[in-house]
Amino acid sequence: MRAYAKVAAKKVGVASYLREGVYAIMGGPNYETIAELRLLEKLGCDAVGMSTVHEVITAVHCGMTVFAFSLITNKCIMDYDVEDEANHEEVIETGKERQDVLKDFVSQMVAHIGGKD
Ligand SMILES: O=P(O)(O)O[C@H]1O[C@H](CO)[C@@H](O)[C@H]1O
Ligand code: HPA
Repeated sequence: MRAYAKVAAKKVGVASYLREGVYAIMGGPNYETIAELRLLEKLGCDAVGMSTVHEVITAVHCGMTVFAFSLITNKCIMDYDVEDEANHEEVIETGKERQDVLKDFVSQMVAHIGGKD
């Protein structure tokens, strides 16, 4: 499915944004502190979220085959001198901006899984 995701991304015009990497989970509900982000970077993490890992663990426990992907909605601010910080509004806004292309991407993946492409 990871290989097909690259094909699907090309079909919906987002191949240039597609990245594979290490996804870390933090408990939330707050966004990470700068110290936490710096630690995650040192550990080799590329992205961080709060829910996907729990969902994948539960799905695998239930015997499901899982393909997980994330829309990266915000940059992690890792500099104490920068005033900016991750915020929920930015995450929602990016999600809205990308919802149509995400729908197309998921449709491509579902069609592939269902053998209809
Ligand atoms: O980034 P993922 O793992 O989807 O999860 C997180 O995204 C939201 C934070 O903006 C939280 O509600 C949490 O579900
Ligand atoms: N950290 C954790 N979870 C998230 C973030 C973030 O910066 N953005 C969206 N979900």
